[in-house]
Amino acid sequence: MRTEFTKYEGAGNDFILIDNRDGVFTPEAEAIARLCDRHFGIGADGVMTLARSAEIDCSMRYYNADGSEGEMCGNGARCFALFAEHLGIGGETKYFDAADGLHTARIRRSKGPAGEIELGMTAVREIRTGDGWWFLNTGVPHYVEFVDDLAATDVIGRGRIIRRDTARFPQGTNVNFVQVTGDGTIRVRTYERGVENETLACGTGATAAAIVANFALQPRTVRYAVSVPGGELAVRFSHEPGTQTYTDIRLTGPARRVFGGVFDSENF
Ligand SMILES: N[C@H](CCC[C@H](N)C(=O)O)C(=O)O
Repeated sequence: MRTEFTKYEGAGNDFILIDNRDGVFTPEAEAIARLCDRHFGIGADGVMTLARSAEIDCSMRYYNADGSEGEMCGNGARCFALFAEHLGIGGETKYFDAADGLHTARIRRSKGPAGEIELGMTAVREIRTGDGWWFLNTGVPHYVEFVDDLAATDVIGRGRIIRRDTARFPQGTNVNFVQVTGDGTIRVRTYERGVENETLACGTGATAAAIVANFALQPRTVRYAVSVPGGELAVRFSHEPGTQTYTDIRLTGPARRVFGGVFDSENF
């Protein structure tokens, strides 16, 4: 069977998008992993499928590069919203669900293949704290640690160990290292669970990092400019000081269609 795909990237976090409104594509873990392989496949950090939904615009499912399903992907969901826009689905604001619940995404700008997308994230209600680290779920689990020199941090070496520390983090975790560069400005590098590598950007990770920067260091700051290796993201939220509750969380950043093609399922 031949399946059409479109490749998108959001701040260098890259994805294979499949329009599955006809329900023909079956996402099997092994095939996903091979499609994402950068030498033997198309190459991507993950795969997203777009399916029909009875009540809202459409439905998103996200699979990591190793074939495992992730509940949510911030950059992926921004790419997904632009993909829906390119398919002519929904209005200026898209309503869709992911495995972590309902989302809205506003197309702030869209011209040709590229756009800027503002994504609504699920609320955060709990932040765990340990010795020099914080842990929260922004759709998927995230560990956050502050460092003085992000460029010199061994993101892959340290990330790989923390990611597998199931004594502390039973479902595993994405691992973010954060350098604070000012009030409301941070730099973030992320080791991603399911990709098992550092990626150029992670939207749920940038969101987790901004929330922890507020929680631990800058209680009055609710807007963050987040610099990641693949570009610039923005995070804002509402927060009642003294609580662990963060609502109206918005992640804004670029998304872009890169190319499209067709693959043969017998090959994957
Ligand atoms: N890159 C994604 C995160 C994918 C989540 C995945 N790594 C997992 O924990 O299953 C993002 O932009 O938020």
